[in-house]
Amino acid sequence: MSKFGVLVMGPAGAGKSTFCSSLITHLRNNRRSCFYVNLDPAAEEFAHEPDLDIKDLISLEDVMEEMGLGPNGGLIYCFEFLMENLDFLTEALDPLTEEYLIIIDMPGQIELYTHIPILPALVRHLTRTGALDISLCAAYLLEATFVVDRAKFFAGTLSAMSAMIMLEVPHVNILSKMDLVKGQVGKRELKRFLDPDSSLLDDDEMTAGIEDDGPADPTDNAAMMRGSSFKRLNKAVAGLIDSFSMVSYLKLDVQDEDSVGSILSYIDDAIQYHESQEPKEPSDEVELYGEDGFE
Ligand SMILES: Nc1nc2c(ncn2[C@@H]2O[C@H](COP(=O)(O)OP(=O)(O)OP(=O)(O)O)[C@@H](O)[C@H]2O)c(=O)[nH]1
Ligand SMILES: [Mg+2]
Repeated sequence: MSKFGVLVMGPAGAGKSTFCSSLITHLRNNRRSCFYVNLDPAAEEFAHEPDLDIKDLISLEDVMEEMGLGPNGGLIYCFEFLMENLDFLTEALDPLTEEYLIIIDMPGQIELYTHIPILPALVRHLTRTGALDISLCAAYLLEATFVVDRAKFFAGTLSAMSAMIMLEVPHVNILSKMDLVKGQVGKRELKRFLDPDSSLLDDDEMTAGIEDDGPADPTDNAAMMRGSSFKRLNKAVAGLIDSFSMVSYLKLDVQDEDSVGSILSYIDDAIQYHESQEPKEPSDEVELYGEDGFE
C-alpha cells in the first residue's frame, strides 16, 4: 500500500503553516482526506488542529528549560530526539491508506535545512521502501517580497537549491505571499523571478552603477552591502544557481483557492497521487442509468 505526502519547508515566517492550513481547507472542500503533522516543537497556534504533533513527544520549552539550551540548539535537540524515537511517526502514519495526503509542517530554522544531516535521514525514513514507503514531495517556500532585494532573493534561492540537492525527492519551490507584491512589481518583471537567472542582477537598481573600486571598509556594513565585492559575490551565487538550472517557482496566493489548487496539482503530479487511487464507486445518480448509459 502506497502513501503520499508533502514536506513543507522554508525559512522562518515564509508562510509554511498558513500554506498547510489553506491546503487542508482546499482538500476538505474537494472531499479529499489529509493527515496534518506538525514537526515544529515551538508552534502553539494552528488554524487546523494537527493530527500528530511533535509536542506530544517533546516540546521546545521543556528542552530549553531542562537542558539549558537556546531556541536553535533546543530545536536541533528536539529533532535528534525525534530521530531516536521514530516509532512516534511510524505508528501514526503506518495505518494511513493511499487516499490520504500527509502534510508535514516543518520549523523555519534555516540551519535545519543546510547545516546538519538530520533532514535527509528523516526523509529517508519516511520514503524508504519496506518502511513507511511514502511517495514524498518537498515544497520549499520563499516570500515573494524577497524579489524587491535581488541579493536576498538569490540567497533564498540558493537555500532552496541546497534543500533540493540534499533531500533527493521530487521538489516544488513556491513564492508565497504574492498578495504583498501585487501592484509593487509588474507581471512581466515577476515572471523573470519564476525562472531565475543571473541576468536579473544586471539591471538591479540596488547594485547598478557600482564601480570596482577595491575592497570596502569591512567595519562599515552599509558600505559593504553597496561594495563591488558584494556585487561580485552575488554574481557568483547567481551564476552557480544558473549552472544547475534546477530552481523555478510557482506562485502562491493563499487567499485564492485556485492558486492553492494549482500548487496541489503540481504536488499530485510529482508524487503520482492520482495514478494510484482506486476507482470510485459510481454515485447513485449514475446508477440510475443502465450499462449502455441510457435509462
Ligand atoms: N499577506 C500575507 N501574509 C501571510 C501569508 N502567508 C502567511 N502570512 C503571514 O506571515 C506570518 C507567518 O506565517 P506562518 O504561516 O506562521 O509562517 P511559517 O513559515 O509557518 O513561520 P514559522 O513556522 O515561524 O517559520 C503570519 O503573520 C501570517 O499571517 C500570505 O500569503 N499573505
Ligand atoms: Mg509555522
